[in-house]
Amino acid sequence: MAESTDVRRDADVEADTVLEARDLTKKFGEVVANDAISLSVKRGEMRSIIGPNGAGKTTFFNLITGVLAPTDGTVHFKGEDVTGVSIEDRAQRGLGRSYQSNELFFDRTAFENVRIAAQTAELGSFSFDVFSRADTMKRDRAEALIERLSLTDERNTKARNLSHGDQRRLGIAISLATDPDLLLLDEPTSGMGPEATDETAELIRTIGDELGISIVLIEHDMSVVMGISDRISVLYNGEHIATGTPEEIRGNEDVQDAYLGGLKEGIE
Ligand SMILES: Nc1ncnc2c1ncn2[C@@H]1O[C@H](COP(=O)(O)OP(=O)(O)OP(=O)(O)O)[C@@H](O)[C@H]1O
Repeated sequence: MAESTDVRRDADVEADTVLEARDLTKKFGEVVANDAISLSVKRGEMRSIIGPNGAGKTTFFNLITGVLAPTDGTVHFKGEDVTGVSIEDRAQRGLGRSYQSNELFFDRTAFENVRIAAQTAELGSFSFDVFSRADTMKRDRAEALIERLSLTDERNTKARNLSHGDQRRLGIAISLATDPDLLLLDEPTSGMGPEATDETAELIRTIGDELGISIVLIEHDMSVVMGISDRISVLYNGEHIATGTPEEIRGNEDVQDAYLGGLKEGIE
C-alpha cells in the first residue's frame, strides 16, 4: 500500500524546522516567567511573539539565545539540542540576535560598525584585532548591508550621531553581518514614529524573504505584527496560548480574552 503523503517522517519535519522550544520553563523564585512553552519556527518563516506586559516574551528570547538557562525544557536549533551551548556558540551556529543602541561602537562610523561585526563573525569571537586588521576583510558584505538597510547616506556618520531610527537599523545590519539562519529581534521599531515604523517593518520582511532566513520578533505594535508575520505566537502569564496566522490570531477567543481590558483594540 502506498504511504500516505501527509504522514511526514521526523527527519522531514526536522529539516523544515529551524527552531524548536520544548517545554521551556523559567522560574524566578515563585514567578513562573515561562511555563512549559513548546513552539517551533520553520525555515524562512517570519514569526512574531506577542503578549501583554510581563507575559514572558523577553524571558523566552533570553532562553533561546542562551542569556538565561531554563529551569526545565530544551532548545533545539537546526535539529541540535543547544540548551547547554554558550551564547557565542549559538551565534556561531547561526542564531542571530538584535543589537541594542548601547552595543554600538559610538565613535565608529555606521559602515565600520557593520564591518567589525562581519569580521568578528569570521574570527569567531571579538578581538581588538578587528580594528587594525586589513580593512578589505568583509568590506563587500558590510557595504551591501549598509545599502540594504537604507543607510547609504549615513555610511560615514559616527554611530553616536545617528538618529534613533538609524541606530536601530544599524543594529539590524550588524545582526545580519553574522550571516544568521535565524534572527531574533526584540522590538525593532520601538521608539520610532509611525512612518519609520512602517518602513522598518517592511524592510525587515523584505530582507527576511530575500535572504531566506527565519525571523522571530517581539513587537508591541499590532499593525506591524499583523502586517508582516506569517504566523504569530501569543504568550500570556508565561504560557503559550496560541500560534496561528494573523487571521487566526485575530479570531482566537483565548487571545481576545488575554488582551481584554488593555490592548484588545490592537488585535481587532
Ligand atoms: N531577572 C528576573 N528576576 C525576577 N523576575 C523576573 C526577571 N525577569 C523577568 N521576571 C518576571 O518574569 C515575568 C515575565 O517577564 P518578561 O520580561 O519575560 O515579560 P515580557 O513579556 O517581556 O514583558 P514586557 O512586554 O513588559 O517587556 C514578569 O513577571 C517579570 O517580572
